[in-house]
Amino acid sequence: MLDVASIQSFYGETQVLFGPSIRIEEGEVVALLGPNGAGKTTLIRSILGLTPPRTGEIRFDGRAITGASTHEIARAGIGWVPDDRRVFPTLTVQRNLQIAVKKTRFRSWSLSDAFGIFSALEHLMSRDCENLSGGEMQMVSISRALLGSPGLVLFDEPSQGLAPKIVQDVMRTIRRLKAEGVAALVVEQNALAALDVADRVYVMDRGRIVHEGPAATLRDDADLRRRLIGI
Ligand SMILES: Nc1ncnc2c1ncn2[C@@H]1O[C@H](COP(=O)(O)OP(=O)(O)OP(=O)(O)O)[C@@H](O)[C@H]1O
Repeated sequence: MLDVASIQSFYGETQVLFGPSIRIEEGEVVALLGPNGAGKTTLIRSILGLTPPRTGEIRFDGRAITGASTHEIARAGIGWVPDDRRVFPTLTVQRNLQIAVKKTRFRSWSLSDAFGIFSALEHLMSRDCENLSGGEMQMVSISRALLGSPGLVLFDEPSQGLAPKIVQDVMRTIRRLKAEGVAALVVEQNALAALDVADRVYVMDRGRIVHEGPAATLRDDADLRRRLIGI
């Protein structure tokens, strides 16, 4: 479904990605781990066309999207849950969700489908987003990605700033989306939570992929875990 091949990305003249390659199959959940500054967010930004790679190729759903606009990439069926959630604070939940609705070739999501995933959402519809808690805002952010009818959602630090119980809810949601056929790339500092939910994992360091394999293997091998992700 997603095939990132040897991309090199820069901020100005500073190179941040040195040829990472990753693949995500249909309906697969993939964790992307690594220390601060490894380039995980930049990899997400490169896929979304926000920081387009200078070399290498990104293919999604059978076609090259390298160099396409962020708008076209979203239309192709890639959703995004940014680390700062990026909801419009002065708009209501309902309005934030309405403006996110898109049709793609993937399964279409309606508001009532989103209520099926987040039962509390229905009661928040008339609230302004600036009055929501972190967990509620994350619910809106994930629902907004779903209403764009994605085949793949890129989650950037979805557990950041959330209470442990809410983190579990978010991880359960990612698993639920997988059951609905939506693939996910999950960038996380909370490595154990991500390894629990993921099928496969990539570990990045200094702009390169340094490990790739089943998530359960890394989760259950304490030596490997300490060596690769320091926990
Ligand atoms: N807008 C920018 N301009 C210049 N350099 C940047 C910019 N954004 C990130 N960088 C640099 O690129 C490198 C990779 O950053 P990136 O945010 O992709 O890493 P990360 O793995 O997501 O880390 P974190 O978990 O801290 O977000 C870092 O050295 C960072 O300082």
